[in-house]
Amino acid sequence: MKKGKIIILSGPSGSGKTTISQYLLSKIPKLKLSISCTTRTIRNNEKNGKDYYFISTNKFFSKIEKNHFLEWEEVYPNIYYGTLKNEISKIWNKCQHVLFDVDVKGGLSLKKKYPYDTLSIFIMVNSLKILKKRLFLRNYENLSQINIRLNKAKMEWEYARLFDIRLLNLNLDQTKKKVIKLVYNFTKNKSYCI
Ligand SMILES: Nc1ncnc2c1ncn2[C@@H]1O[C@H](COP(=O)(O)OP(=O)(O)OP(=O)(O)O)[C@@H](O)[C@H]1O
Ligand SMILES: Nc1nc2c(ncn2[C@@H]2O[C@H](COP(=O)(O)O)[C@@H](O)[C@H]2O)c(=O)[nH]1
Repeated sequence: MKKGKIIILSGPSGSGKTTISQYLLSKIPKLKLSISCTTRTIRNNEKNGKDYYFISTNKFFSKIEKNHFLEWEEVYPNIYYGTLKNEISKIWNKCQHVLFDVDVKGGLSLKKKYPYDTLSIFIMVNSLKILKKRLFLRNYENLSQINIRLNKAKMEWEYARLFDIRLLNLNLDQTKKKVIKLVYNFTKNKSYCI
């Protein structure tokens, strides 16, 4: 199989992974998002097959049984997310690089599976207060769902040191400059496609 590189973005909910992913995808044409499966309900601004493959819990479990996932997690209670094996092969076969936007456990298990040619980036902020404010302003979740995400963030911070890079996302323009430099330098090597 042809092989591009792998960029993993992980970090607490609200840290800015999706915002940063979209920016990177718009700037680096050879970088493609690995579209995950999820059982959560679709949001108004999302498109099935572009942001996620939105599937039922039954279908998700049947994919687990058929061994279709590289990794999967119950990221929030009764809400499942999984990386499809054929996403990565589809992208690599076109000689492109794969971008993963996955939770912290998923990010670490992907890095373990693909230790070489993989850059894992932990997107962080320096207080729960900032995360809370961002999640409120984003207005996708209710208070109890936001609290679940904030509680999980406390645990996720413990894993930040296991990532190749920790990127503090406070000023978005500065973050964009840093992240594009990192990813561009990591993917620019011409011999990536073997
Ligand atoms: N540096 C920043 N300063 C202020 N707001 C930001 C910054 N980065 C992202 N945001 C905003 O914070 C909110 C959360 O960002 P985003 O949805 O990208 O987070 P996420 O890490 O992908 O969350 P989730 O894991 O829940 O999908 C969004 O409304 C986004 O516009
Ligand atoms: N382990 C995995 N985590 C994933 C995958 N796809 C997305 N995610 C993460 O789930 C949360 C939820 O995000 P939201 O879209 O519901 O706000 C976030 O941390 C994503 O990074 C996956 O395939 N595997």
